[in-house]
Amino acid sequence: MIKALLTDIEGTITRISFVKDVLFPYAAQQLPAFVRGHTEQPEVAEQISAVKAEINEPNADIDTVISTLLTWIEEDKKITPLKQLQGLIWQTGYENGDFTGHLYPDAYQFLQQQKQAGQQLYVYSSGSVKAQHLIFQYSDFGDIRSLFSDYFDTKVGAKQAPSAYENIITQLPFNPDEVLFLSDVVAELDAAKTAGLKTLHLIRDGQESSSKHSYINDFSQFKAEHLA
Ligand SMILES: CSCCC(=O)C(=O)COP(=O)(O)O
Ligand SMILES: [Mg+2]
Repeated sequence: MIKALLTDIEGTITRISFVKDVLFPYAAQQLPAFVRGHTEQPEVAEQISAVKAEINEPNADIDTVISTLLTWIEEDKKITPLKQLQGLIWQTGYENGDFTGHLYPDAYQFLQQQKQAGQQLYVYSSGSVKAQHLIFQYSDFGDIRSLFSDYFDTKVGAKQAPSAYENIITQLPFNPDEVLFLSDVVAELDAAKTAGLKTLHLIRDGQESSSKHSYINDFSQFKAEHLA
């Protein structure tokens, strides 16, 4: 019996184009000045060191760090220092009202209903925990952070690694088979299933027509049997 839902963000409850066409270009545009202007800020300095470690160039200059980060954005790399910096940069965009956090209306309604029905809701995204807080604080439906009990990012591991889901489960008061993981990415669902979680594939916007996991096209198709 499912007692908690663990949801991905992009492609599951948020339109992919919001991330790819709004958030990523904003981060790419702001990143050079942001990194140069905040090298002394501990949170930023930590990520700059992590970039240097990732590329095995401890003495890399700031230009190399910035061009590496911009390449990672272009390639949609889910590398922790990039994701942490993006979260810091998006804060300004949300605060200035440059954009609001997109949520599919069916996803918002579903999350509200499940919360009211007693499910605990958790988030696991490649976006940093800070970026997750922001998308929900400044969502199209207002500040909905109170829906969620906790948030996880790539600090627990990559989303395609079973160990990441095992790490999350150690932090929750549930057995793996009491948690339903929602995602649009098969490799993530496979990893969660290997770790013992139940899975549900979101196949939105006509992307595919079948799945080896249980699947729905949007949350209006969610049924009680998915919680069994
Ligand atoms: C938290 S909104 C930004 C999402 C993001 O940066 C990203 O890479 C999306 O990854 P997800 O794991 O939510 O598909
Ligand atoms: Mg996704």
